[in-house]
Amino acid sequence: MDSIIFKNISKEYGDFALRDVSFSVPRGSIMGLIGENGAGKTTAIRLLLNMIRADSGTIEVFGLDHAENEREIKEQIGVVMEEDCFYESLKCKDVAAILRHIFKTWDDALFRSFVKNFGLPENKRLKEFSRGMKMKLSIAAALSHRPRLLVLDEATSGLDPIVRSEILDVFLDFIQDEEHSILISSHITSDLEKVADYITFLHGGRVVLSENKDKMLYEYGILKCGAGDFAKIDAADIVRYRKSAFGYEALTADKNAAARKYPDITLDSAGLEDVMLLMIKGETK
Ligand SMILES: Nc1ncnc2c1ncn2[C@@H]1O[C@H](COP(=O)(O)OP(=O)(O)OP(=O)(O)O)[C@@H](O)[C@H]1O
Repeated sequence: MDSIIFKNISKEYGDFALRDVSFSVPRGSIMGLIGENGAGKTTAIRLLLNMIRADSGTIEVFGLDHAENEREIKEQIGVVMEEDCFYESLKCKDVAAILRHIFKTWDDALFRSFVKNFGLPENKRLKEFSRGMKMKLSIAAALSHRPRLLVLDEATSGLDPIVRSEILDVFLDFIQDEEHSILISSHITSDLEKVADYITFLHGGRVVLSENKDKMLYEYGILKCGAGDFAKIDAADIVRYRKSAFGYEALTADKNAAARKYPDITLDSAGLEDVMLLMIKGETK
């Protein structure tokens, strides 16, 4: 069963539109949402959270229409947005005191254990917290009402590698029981390579790819060659290509077939960032 299903969602904002966006997040998995600045990731998350209304299409969360069942669904979602969401004058215990009244399932002991494990200062006010501390607090707060789904918009941006790795471990723990799921937008593709099970790639408001991450990384490859060899590659074998001062880079969606067909051309594995770059900047042959 899927935790989230976007079906043909469209939303127009004057000069920008999210068009016909469809993807789903299977239960027990982490879906990474990637795309360039302005691709529509935050818009998709706001639509999911019913902060804005779609022009057309449907969104289901836990099998329910997200707008008709908003209250019931929101009890079961933990949300972390990029912007700060708590008053600067609060301390950790004040955040708990507020959220205890909002969420029926709030778990004080769990919150305290996150505060302790994340090393958050209990006597400082939020205005004295570093960015990493604030993000950890937001994540602790989002998890302490025991949600089934965690939705994060750029939650690890601007954090150092140590803090990011601690947070990624918490995410992996969260989905361990196969009941919980995560939708996370991020520009840090290396983080998603580590933890995501699926990737949805938005470009200019459309879904370019929505795939199992391992399958994608296993199947996509980059052929690297000069003009002579590039001319010999069939257009059908190339998703997109780029020409640089060093030659051609051509993205193929079937690395193994390309290795057999073009044994003399250098073929590298493609990371998420390579796929994104070539899809956005590349041309079709
Ligand atoms: N309330 C709004 N009114 C008009 N346009 C908007 C509004 N909110 C977002 N947009 C536009 O929608 C587009 C997509 O923005 P969005 O924030 O969803 O992108 P994003 O993929 O999250 O980008 P980033 O990686 O920079 O955070 C942008 O062109 C933005 O200007």
